[in-house]
Amino acid sequence: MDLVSLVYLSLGIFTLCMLSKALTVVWWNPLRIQKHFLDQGIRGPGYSLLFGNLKDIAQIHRQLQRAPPLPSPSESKSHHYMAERIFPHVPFWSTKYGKNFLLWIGPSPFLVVTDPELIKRMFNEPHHYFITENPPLRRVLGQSLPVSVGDEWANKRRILSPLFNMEALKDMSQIIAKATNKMVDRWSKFIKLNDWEVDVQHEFEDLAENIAAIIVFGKNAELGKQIGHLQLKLQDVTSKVLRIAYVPGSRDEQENDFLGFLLSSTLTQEQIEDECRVFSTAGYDTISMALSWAFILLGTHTEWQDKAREEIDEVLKGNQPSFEILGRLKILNMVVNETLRLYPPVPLAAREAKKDVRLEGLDIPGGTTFAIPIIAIHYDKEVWGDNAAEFDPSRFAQGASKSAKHPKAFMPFTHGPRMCLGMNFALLEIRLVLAMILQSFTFVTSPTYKHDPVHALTMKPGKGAQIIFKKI
Ligand code: HEM
Repeated sequence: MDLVSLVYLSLGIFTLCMLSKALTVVWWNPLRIQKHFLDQGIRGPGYSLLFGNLKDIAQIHRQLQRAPPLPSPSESKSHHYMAERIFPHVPFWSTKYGKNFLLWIGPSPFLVVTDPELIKRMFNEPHHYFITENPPLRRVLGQSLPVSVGDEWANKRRILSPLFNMEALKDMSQIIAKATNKMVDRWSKFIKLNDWEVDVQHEFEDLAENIAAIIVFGKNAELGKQIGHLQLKLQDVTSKVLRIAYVPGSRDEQENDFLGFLLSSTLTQEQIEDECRVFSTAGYDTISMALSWAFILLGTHTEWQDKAREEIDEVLKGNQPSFEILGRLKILNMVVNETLRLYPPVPLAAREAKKDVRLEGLDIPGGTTFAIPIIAIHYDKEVWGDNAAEFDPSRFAQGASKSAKHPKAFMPFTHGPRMCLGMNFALLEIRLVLAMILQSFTFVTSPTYKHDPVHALTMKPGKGAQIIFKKI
């Protein structure tokens, strides 16, 4: 055989190998996995070559865009449309294929799970699961805790956990109260004579951002705040704050902010930058959205606003709420839980099976991603009863674990070793700000408010959260 023929033959073999590899990925593997799940009773919309179910999902979303605008919470007692609004393909396919079903994002299998028992088991098995690779999230969050895996995650989680211990939370409550007081004073000036309408979404974004910047960057809060404003230049700005931190003499010996804590840990400069970014940006967005939804709901269901205020007045007697006393505000806590149930700021969690695992009688092939649509679980009538879609804080009267038929069905922060690290801080800030505003003002949701929840990393009111306030 001459050289040219040999080259052609090698090229032919190479092309055949590549083609068979590609066919395995986009055709043979998906069909094999689909059958594997079908044999175990897990059905789904069926794999289509290359695209999986992406086209079906796009079509379901397009249909949603043609749907009439949502009724405002004051027009309809029920929020039943929420899960359909945020992830329309989930209720569409779960009605057809059952609580857990298989769908395909391109050639990658996604097991959509809404069975709380299966989810509980999965959340408690950190060694078998790791957080899903999420390139857009990684760009924002770098190598930080939420996107770390394995031993690296365990090490960082251990280092970072003391940031939110009891003593730290007490200190933070003072920072939150001081910033909220400033906002209440400013509002009081506007509300002196007349009712005052304001988009609380922007107000709470500002407030939560200020608080996060002070807690993370201490004296350098103003510079730290730029991180939120200059999303695209995140890297540069965070580095700038940190460069200042590393200049000898630029910080007092024992500054009591996150940055001081992180600088004294074993984390590298790059890791510290990433964690600062999570705490100063990702954290405050979730809190401000939870606060916005709480005001929209309490401004509509004013009977619960009155109940919460009565309790606050009885317990606090006009004094400023403290970290210790928040635990005694039972109705306020019920209202916050019910808000996080109906409008979870993070409506979706995910895990990926590192290797083949057996879970609740199911054999799961390694590489399968679990999509956990928190919002769909929070609206499941089988778990929450027939009034699942209604705002009824009394379901939390005996605590979160007794609020539904399954003790772990309430999962705005998820459960298990990988649950939200900032949960106690977030609940502290939401409760404190709500209590302080309820002490000073009454409010109703404005007729100008348009109910349009959207999902953009967090779940937010798409057209603002207009609330009308009156001074008490
Ligand atoms: C209402 C507010 C918040 C909600 C609803 C929320 C929700 C969540 C959820 C659902 C997760 C994913 C958990 C999982 O994959 O199992 C998470 C992770 C995380 N959250 Fe939050 N979060 C909130 C506020 C915050 C705040 C204020 C901070 C920081 C100051 C924070 C820091 C984190 C971190 C570091 C993780 C990753 C934990 C890990 O992977 O070990 N969160 N959060």
